[in-house]
Order: sequence, then structure tokens, then C-alpha cells
Amino acid sequence: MMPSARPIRMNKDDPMRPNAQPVASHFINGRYVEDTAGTPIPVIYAATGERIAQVHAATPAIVEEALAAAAAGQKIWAAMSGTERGRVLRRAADIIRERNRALSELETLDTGKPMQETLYVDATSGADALEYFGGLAGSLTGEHIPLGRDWVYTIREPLGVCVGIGAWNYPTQIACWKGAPALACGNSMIFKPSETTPLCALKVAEILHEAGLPAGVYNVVQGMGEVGAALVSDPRVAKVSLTGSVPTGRKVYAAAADGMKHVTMELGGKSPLLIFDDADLENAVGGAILGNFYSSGQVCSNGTRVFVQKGIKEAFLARLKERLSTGVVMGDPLDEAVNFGPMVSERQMEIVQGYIAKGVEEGARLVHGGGRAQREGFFLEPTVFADVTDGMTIAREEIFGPVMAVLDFDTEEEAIARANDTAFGLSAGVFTRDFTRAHRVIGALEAGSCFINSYNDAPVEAPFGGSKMSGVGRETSKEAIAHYSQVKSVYVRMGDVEAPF
Ligand SMILES: NC(=O)c1ccc[n+]([C@@H]2O[C@H](COP(=O)([O-])OP(=O)(O)OC[C@H]3O[C@@H](n4cnc5c(N)ncnc54)[C@H](O)[C@@H]3O)[C@@H](O)[C@H]2O)c1
Repeated sequence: MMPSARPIRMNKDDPMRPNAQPVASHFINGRYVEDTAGTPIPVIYAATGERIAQVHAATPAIVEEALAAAAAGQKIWAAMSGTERGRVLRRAADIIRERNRALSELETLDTGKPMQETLYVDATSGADALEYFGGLAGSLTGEHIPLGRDWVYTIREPLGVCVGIGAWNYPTQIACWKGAPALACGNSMIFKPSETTPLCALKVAEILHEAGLPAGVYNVVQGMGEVGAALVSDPRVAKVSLTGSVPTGRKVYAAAADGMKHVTMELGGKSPLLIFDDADLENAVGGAILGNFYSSGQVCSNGTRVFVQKGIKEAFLARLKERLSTGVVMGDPLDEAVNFGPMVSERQMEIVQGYIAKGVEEGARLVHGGGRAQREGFFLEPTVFADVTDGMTIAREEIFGPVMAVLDFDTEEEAIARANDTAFGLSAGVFTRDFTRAHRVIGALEAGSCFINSYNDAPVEAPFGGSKMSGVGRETSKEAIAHYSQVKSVYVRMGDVEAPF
């Protein structure tokens, strides 16, 4: 058992670099906990390939400790008023904002994403979620349904112990997007971060407890798939929220179904971005850059199939190439001048390199990038393929890297049909100056999170999530409340019971 709160220590060998090594691997029942019998998980800084920390996967004893703590903590938490719960969440949001720089540095070390992103997006959006759901916590009420003399009232109740399982691209945000609505509703949470990025969620847990969260209400355990699977199948768990790939989603959904548990599935995508001839060229190019190269392309909602109408195609490609040639600054992501970081891991880099090779092999025209950057770490160049056709592998499978596929189209109807010809349905975007068309096209696209003349905005006030194979349920916004609570309905008879005999 270790002390529960401390700032990120500076590295003794390099005083300019924060020390990534956490106090211990897990955070359970309000404190850091270690069990070195668990499989070691190295934390690799993607910009250099060096090992910067190590944690241990949870042993069965750690999983049991977390489940017992979450079950006990949930009872205490649910007995508090919504306003009291909300106050804790809002206080945690304030602490996160005060420590934004240190938390952003940790996010950069965990993921390799540039400080230019992490300073403004990661801890900040986590704080937004805690603040937003903290604000809602006091108003999560049922309703009164009059039935003549009788009446029904409903009570919005927590589900119980919730399990959150994270992907590696937004470790702080995912820990908060799942934790904040769960806790606002009176649930407890056990969060298992991705084994690739185990550091940030520990800080979220630490800060929540510093803000007054009762012990056991938000716990973090480390581990690979089997730790996630052990949590999902435990009968004490009422709900599972996964952010991950479709193959993992299938497994987790099936395991949750066995215990009839609630699920939220935030899975992968191969989203279409439609650019019409009349679009503002600069904004369309900007949208395509945001939707393909932010976080080095490691964003689930990315618009990686960029359908460009033939009349604007050459101008679009020329301007895109120009902006990529002059604007990309690669380097140590801790340097705030850098705007393009590495792949999260060597493995992810190799997966993306495999897709680039496939693109070339299947006849797509490489118009920019395509190679590994000549530097240490797992950097790939931002890559653009033109003349991509619908059947090519790079147009069908999620790549999760900085690879844009540009496809041509003639008519609106054709673009919609081709955009929808995918098993995924996470996001979709349209760039046009014709607003009637914009709304008509978005209305016809099969996707959960859509954009008009913009791409990849994710404010906490708006629902986020996918349709088709991209997922079930919604995160963020008031919609998330329905996925972390259940309604009890109570019939109240004011007169006598009329029984048949
Ligand atoms: N829709 C979204 O909100 C969203 C956001 C980010 C990432 N993603 C998706 O996540 C994927 C990339 O992340 P990843 O490579 O970490 O995904 P992944 O599916 O490999 O792993 C996700 C998480 O599931 C865990 N896991 C693996 N097998 C499990 C099992 N059998 N039971 C329980 N847990 C298990 C992993 O340890 C990890 O924590 C991409 O497909 C991306 O699109 C989706």
C-alpha cells in the first residue's frame, strides 16, 4: 500500500522531463496498490522507443480487491445526494485544470501525442466531462405519471459496479468520459486502461479521491485482454463500457450478454468525408487534415475515406500536398513547436506500414508521404493516396494511422451510396456551401457523429458514438445518463384492490 496523492516527479537524470513512473500499478479503494507477481508491462515513449516506466498486470488477487472495493464503495456513493456527488466531480475538474500542464506531459509520454494537442484536448476534455456530469448529477430525477386517482412514479437508479475498458489513443479522455457519467449516476467504476498507455487513468483516480471521492468508487487496474475479460464476466459487474476495436467489441459484448449486463461499445470506423465542388477549398483541406492527421491519424472517428467531387479534385490534392509539405513539424512531442507525433507503438507503426504497402500494391496513387521518418521513434510520414477505389483494402479497413484515401465521385446520390457501403457507422462529414444539400446528405449518411463544414469536434454537450458495427450506446451529453442508470417504476394505488376472487 502506498500514499495516495503526489505530483508527477521530475526525472532525476533529465530535470526538464517529467518522470512517468507511477507510484504503483493499480489504484484501488482510494490508494495505490502493487502486486509485482503480475506480468510486467513496459511503458515505451513512442518518440524515442525508450522504456520510461513499468507497471504490472493485475493478478486475480488484485482483480478481486478491485471488485470488492467497487461493490462496497458504490453503496456509500449512491447514498449521497446527487448534488454532493456533483460537487466532488466538479472539484476534480478544477484540480485537473490546475494541473493541466503536468497531466498533458504525462499524456504525451503515455501516447506520444504532441504537447500542442495534449495541452488543449486531453486533460481539458476530461475536466469538461467531470464538470458537465457533475453539473447534471443533482438533477437526475424520475417522473410523476398521473393515472386518475392512482399514479406511478419513477426513480432513476444507478446500475451498480461499472467496468470501463480503454483504448490507447486518448487515455485521460476515455477514463473521464466513462467515469464522469458513471459516477454522476451513483455507480462505482473499475477502469482498465489499454496496456499500451497505462499511466494517465491512475492520475484521474488520484485526483478524484483528492477531490473527495469515497474510497472504492473509482478504481484503476492494469492488464491485457484477460484482465478485462475477468472483470466483464464477474457477476458483481452490472455494466461494461468498452472503447476499442470491433473484434474486441464482439468478444466483450458476447461476454456481457452472458450476464445480461448493460453495454456501451465505442468501436472502430472507416468514416466518409464528402467534399463537393462548391466547398470552400481551404476549409475542406483543413477538415481533411484534421480528420486524418490529428494525433497522427489515431482517432476512431477519422474521415479516412475522403470522397472528392471531380470538379475540385485536382485543386484539393494540390492544396493538401502544399499544406502537408510546409506545415508538418515532426519532432519530440514534448517540444511545443512540434505538431505531428509518432505512432503509439512499434506494432501500430508496422500495422500502418502494412496498409501503406497494400495501397501501393493494389494500385492507389501515392501523392504524399508513404515512408517511415528518418528519426528515432515510431514516426510515419503523413500519407495521401489518390485514385483510391471502393474495393481497395485501404478504403475498406480501419488503418488507425496517418493514411488518407482520396476517392473521386460525380453525383450526390453516388457519393452517399458509396459512403454508406461499409459495415462501420461511426462518423461522417460533408463540406459544401449549399446548406440544403449539407442537411440532405447528412440525413442520408449512416453514422452516429456527423459534421457539416467541420470535422472531429467532440464537445461534451453533444452525444458521441457510432451506428452499425461502430458501436452501441452514446458517450458524453445527457444521452450518456441513460446508459449508466436504470428506471424503477412504482405503481401507487389510492383505492381498494379489485381481485377476481
Ligand atoms: N469509438 C470510439 O470512441 C473509439 C475511440 C478510440 C479508439 N477506438 C477504437 O479502438 C481501436 C484501437 O484501440 P486498441 O488497439 O487499444 O483496441 P483493442 O480492441 O485492441 O483494445 C481495447 C481494450 O480492450 C482490452 N481487451 C482486449 N481483449 C479483451 C477482452 N477479451 N475482454 C476485455 N477487454 C479486452 C484491451 O486490453 C484494451 O484495453 C480502434 O479500432 C479504434 O477505432 C474507438
